[in-house]
Amino acid sequence: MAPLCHSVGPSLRDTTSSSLSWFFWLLSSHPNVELNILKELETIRVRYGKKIGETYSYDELHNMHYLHAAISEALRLYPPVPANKKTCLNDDIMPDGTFVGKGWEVSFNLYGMGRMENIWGKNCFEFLPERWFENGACKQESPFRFPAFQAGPRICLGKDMAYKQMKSIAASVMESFEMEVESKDKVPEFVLALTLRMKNGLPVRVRKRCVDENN
Ligand code: HEM
Repeated sequence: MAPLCHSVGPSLRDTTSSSLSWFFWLLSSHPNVELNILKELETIRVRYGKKIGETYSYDELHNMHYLHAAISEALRLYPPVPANKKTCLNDDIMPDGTFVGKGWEVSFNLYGMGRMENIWGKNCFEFLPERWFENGACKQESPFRFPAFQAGPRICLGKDMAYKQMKSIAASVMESFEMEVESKDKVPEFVLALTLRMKNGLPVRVRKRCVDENN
């Protein structure tokens, strides 16, 4: 079912890979965020007695709150599905009182919503994973404010799996390698498609990370 839905709409491979490209590009100019993620990974390894390179379990991934917040923040600024539209089945009234007639199309711009001051505050353009924190954990944002996975009855069924996949890949890559992004100060060009992909991908130089083998 998942590949079917995402092949009619955005493809599965494109959504998760595009999210990770933007995530790694954002990290390249935010070394403090990278450091916080590495510290969190070290804490998890110590807590669960894991070595670098071992696969993280579901629970271990679940407890990576800062990494979850950093990925959510990348999805807010660069949603893999940047715009979407729906057709109204019957006459209806939107929550703000706006009438929509049967057969009308309603489109919404997720890219714009992720950068609106009245939703995200004055620092809406900043990459700030901390905005997702509440009482020391990454909060569940309303999907109507953060619709990267859509909202309502047709919300993405693979949301949880997508987070687990992205966290698992990001954690394994980050703890083993240092990534040097070639043009970290320039916003990569987009490809205008169903998914928000970078034109020509993200060129990086990869170096093995020097770590204390006991961690
Ligand atoms: C970052 C990764 C992903 C993003 C941003 C994403 C986003 C979305 C969006 C926006 C929709 C609604 C499309 C529409 O009807 O207009 C959707 C639907 C769906 N997604 Fe994802 N998706 C992701 C990954 C995944 C994964 C990994 C799976 C499965 C393993 C999955 C399974 C599905 C399914 C089954 C639907 C259809 C739900 C329905 O119509 O009832 N998605 N996704």
